[in-house]
Amino acid sequence: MAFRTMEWVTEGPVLRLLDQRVLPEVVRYRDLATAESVAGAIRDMTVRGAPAIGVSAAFGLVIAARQAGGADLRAVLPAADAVLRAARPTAVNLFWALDRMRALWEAGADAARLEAEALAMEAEDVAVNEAIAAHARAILPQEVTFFHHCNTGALAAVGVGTALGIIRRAHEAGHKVFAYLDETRPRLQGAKLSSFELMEYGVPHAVVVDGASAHIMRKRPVDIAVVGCDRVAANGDTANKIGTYNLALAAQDNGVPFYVACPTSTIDMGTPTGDGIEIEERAEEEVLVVNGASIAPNGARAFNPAFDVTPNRLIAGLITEKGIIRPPFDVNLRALFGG
Ligand SMILES: CSC[C@@H](O)[C@@H](O)C(=O)COP(=O)(O)O
Repeated sequence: MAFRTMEWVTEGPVLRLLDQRVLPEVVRYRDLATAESVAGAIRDMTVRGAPAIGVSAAFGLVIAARQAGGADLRAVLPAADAVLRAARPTAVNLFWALDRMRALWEAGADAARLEAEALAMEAEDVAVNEAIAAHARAILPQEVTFFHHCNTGALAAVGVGTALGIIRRAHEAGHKVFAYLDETRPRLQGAKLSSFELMEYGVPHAVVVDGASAHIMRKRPVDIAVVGCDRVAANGDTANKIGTYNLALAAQDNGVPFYVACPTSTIDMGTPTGDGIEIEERAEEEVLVVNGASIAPNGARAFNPAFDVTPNRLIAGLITEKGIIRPPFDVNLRALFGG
């Protein structure tokens, strides 16, 4: 692979992040040397995608721990923990990763132990991504046309990613693959990032405007819609990039099975339904300005929710590293988590 989403440089220590704000035109990296700058890079979307955000935050905390000198980490880390938690609200992986680190530092772990934990999370993500892709193979025909939203590939994770990882691995395993990629307004993760990845892997695809999905599913054969997610509630309602709900509705109306691919770390059993998921609202400029050019009249206002919630009734299954979870999600997720 010609790019690497993140790299931990222990000698710094720094977290080296591929700057996803300037892809695909420019491939450049940023070295972050403080927990605050890692939080800033999550907020400004230098790094994005739920699994990548979680692992980045864990490394941000390690940086703070390493810089603490001999100080008691229980006194030093709450500030770094708070700044990282405040970076973005919707992807539960951020909180999952920081909770996992906090359990250690509250119990007296030192910086070396925290670094080992962050590195373990990084390695786990690679394995989890592969397991998701392997489970998905069981439901894919030999010749398969996908619909996909946002970017859920290697740029959004440490390994091959979730939904886009399924598409990539199916292609590599010899399936005859074609993928329609929603461009994913306003930040165009589909056009800029998913297309960049699939070009890299040689996977045939077409970028389409977000509003085209229902029409395409009606007029052309589409076998499966598969997306990633930022948080799954205990009843299976799923938050993902804005426009996912529309895609799920289009899929249902056209008899296309709609799947959500995610690590189990994205399932939030503490949130009973999708109504409890906080939806990030981002700057109006993301809607009004595209690649530096204004696309609306001077003074026009915008509203920019970054995610939506797809109701569980529209979802055929959750493709996780532990297998495919089917409806009824409340019952089957409780069983999965031993509740
Ligand atoms: C494997 S990534 C899953 C999700 O995080 C992805 O679908 C998504 O919505 C990303 O949103 P982003 O705002 O780009 O962080």
